[in-house]
Amino acid sequence: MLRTNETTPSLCSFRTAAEFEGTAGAGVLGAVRHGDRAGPVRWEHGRPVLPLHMVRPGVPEVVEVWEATGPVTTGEHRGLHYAHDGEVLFGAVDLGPSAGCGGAARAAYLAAFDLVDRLGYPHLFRMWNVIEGITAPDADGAEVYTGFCVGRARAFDESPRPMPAATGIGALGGGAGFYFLAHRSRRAVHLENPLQVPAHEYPERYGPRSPSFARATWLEPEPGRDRGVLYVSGTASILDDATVCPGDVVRQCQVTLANIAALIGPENLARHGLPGGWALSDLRRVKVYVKRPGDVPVVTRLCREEFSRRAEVAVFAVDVCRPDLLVEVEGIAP
Ligand SMILES: C=C(O[C@@H]1C=C(C(=O)O)C=C[C@H]1O)C(=O)O
Repeated sequence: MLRTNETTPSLCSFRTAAEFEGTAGAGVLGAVRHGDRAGPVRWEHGRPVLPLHMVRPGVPEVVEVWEATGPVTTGEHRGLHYAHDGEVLFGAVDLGPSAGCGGAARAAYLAAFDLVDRLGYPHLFRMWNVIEGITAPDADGAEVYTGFCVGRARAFDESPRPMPAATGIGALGGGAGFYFLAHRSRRAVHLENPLQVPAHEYPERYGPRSPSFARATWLEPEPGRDRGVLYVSGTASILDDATVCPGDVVRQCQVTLANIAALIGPENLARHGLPGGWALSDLRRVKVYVKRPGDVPVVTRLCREEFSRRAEVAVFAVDVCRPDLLVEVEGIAP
C-alpha cells in the first residue's frame, strides 16, 4: 500500500489494523476490514465494522476507514448496522451464503433504502457488493452474481431511486454482503462512461437483470470548496458491453485505466453538466482487484505508473464479476 498524509473531503483513508485499533473509534464513522477472514458486521468501539475476507494469511489487512465529521449516532435496522454524523450515513450488512443470495440481496437493499429515507440521507453515493464465489454456479446452475443482480434490481424496481456508483467483486470467503454511503445534503450526480454501455442497460445475454449501478458518482462540494469528490465504480476491461482482451492482463489493465481516464476527464464531466475534471494522477484511495494472484506484480506496476505517489493503492487478489475479466480498478478523486 502506498500512503499519504494528505486529507481530502472524501472522508476515506486506508489504515493498517494497528493504526485502526489505535484510534479506539475516535473520528470514525464506520470501517471495512479487508483481512484474512470474514465475519458478520460487528461493533468495534461503538462503530460498525464489516470484516471481509480479501487477503490470504500473511498479507497485511487494509482497513478502509470512513471518517466522522461530527457526533456519531449508531443503530441497527432490519439486519443493517449503521452510523451517521449529521452529514454522512455508513451502513453495512451481511447476506449469508452467496449462492442463491438474490432474495437476501433484495431484502437488504430495501432495508437500506428504507433506512436512508427514514433518517433523511437521500443521496446514496457509493455502494460496495462483496460476493464469495461471484462467478461460481449456484444451486440452479446460474451464476451467483446473476442471482445477486436479480435481487438487487427488484429492490430498485420496488423502491425506485437513482443508482449510485458501485463495486461488485469477489471475496475469498464469507458469503455475500454490502456496505454503502449516503449524504444528507450534498447533491449526487451519477455519471456514465462514453466508452461503455450503462451497466443497467447491458443486454440480456449477461443475465436476466442487469447490474444496478452508475459508472461514477459526483458529490457536490461542501460550501467553501470549489471541487466536489468523484467516486469511481469498479471499472474493468469492457468496451460497449463486451469484455476486451480476454486472457491478456496487461492489455486489460490498460483498457481499464483508459476507461477510467475517459470517465473522469473534463469532457465527460461537461457531458453531465459538471465543471472541472480529473486525470488518473488525481485518484486517491484506489482499490485494485486482480483475479490471478500471479498477475499482482504486473498489475501493481502498471497502476503505479499512472497513479500519483500520493495515492493510497490497495491491491487484492480476488475474483472479478465476469469469468473473462482479469482486473478491476476503483478509486476516489481527488
Ligand atoms: C466491472 C463491472 O461491474 C462490476 C460490478 C458492479 C456491481 O454489480 O455492482 C459494479 C462495478 C464493477 O465492480 C462492469 O460491469 O463493468
